[in-house]
Amino acid sequence: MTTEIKVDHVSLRLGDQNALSDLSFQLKGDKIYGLLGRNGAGKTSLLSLLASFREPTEGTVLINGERPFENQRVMNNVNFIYAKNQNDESETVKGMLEFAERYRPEWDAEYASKLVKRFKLPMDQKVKALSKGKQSALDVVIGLASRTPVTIFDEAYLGMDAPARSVFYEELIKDYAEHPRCIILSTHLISEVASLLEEVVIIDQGKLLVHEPVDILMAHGLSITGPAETVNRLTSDLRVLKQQQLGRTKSVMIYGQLESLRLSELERSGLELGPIGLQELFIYLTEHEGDGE
Ligand SMILES: Nc1ncnc2c1ncn2[C@@H]1O[C@H](COP(=O)(O)OP(=O)(O)OP(=O)(O)O)[C@@H](O)[C@H]1O
Repeated sequence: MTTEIKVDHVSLRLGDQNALSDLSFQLKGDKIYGLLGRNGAGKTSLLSLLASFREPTEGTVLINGERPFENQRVMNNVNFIYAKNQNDESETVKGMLEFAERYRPEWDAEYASKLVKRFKLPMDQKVKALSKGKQSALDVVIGLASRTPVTIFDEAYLGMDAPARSVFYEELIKDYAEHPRCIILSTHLISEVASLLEEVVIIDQGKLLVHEPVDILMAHGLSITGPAETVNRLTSDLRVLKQQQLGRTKSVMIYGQLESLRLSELERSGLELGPIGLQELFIYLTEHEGDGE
């Protein structure tokens, strides 16, 4: 069964903060989703609702039609991998893998051993004695080998160095192709994961900002460079995310759906058009007045 996640008018109050405010979107089908947002945007708060850790203050979260909170059936199908303090974890790597095997029905022991070798994890070492990067790698091994229908990685691979993260991305895409499931990656390393993502949800200050397939989102971003007067004349009615001027040359980043006629007009006018990377788009879309002051 493919997964359907429905977040319907969800708000979450934590202490005196509105961590999430009237958030609504649906994730339909087994895909690799990216959940993006600035620090404090509400990503972990949202994921904690999907993972049954909390209940929304208002609204409903449904995973395949069921509310996750205190629901064992849903909890068995959701694996929330997040960076946690494991300094007191006296279990060994082997023990942690055996534990995961007992509780995850889709566990693939052979795949887990292969991953343990790829990440060079010492099986008999206590988790608390592992480096931060190796602790993260162990989390990633458990997340991948569990093959849980909904697998959430919330910055779980943050402690891993660049070569280890690259092994993670490689394994994730390969294993997902062979065993499609709903994978949610919440990360600040946007450039690194951009090519893995099929759909992106961006939240900003607890509210939904964007929910689009990556190709559509990217097609909406365009950089336009040329003589300042021409750029000004032809972009005055467009949503400009960012502009820069050097002498008489101006460069603007715009966001929106442009008709092909409009695009050819821009090209005919001698302006240089180019794509905007996902990370840049994210930065401009989530920029607020006063940022960087
Ligand atoms: N236990 C808590 N009590 C009170 N407020 C909280 C609690 N946990 C989170 N918050 C607040 O809720 C908001 C959302 O936090 P959250 O951790 O979900 O953001 P995030 O997008 O995951 O951020 P980051 O990228 O920095 O990890 C923030 O304003 C945060 O201060």
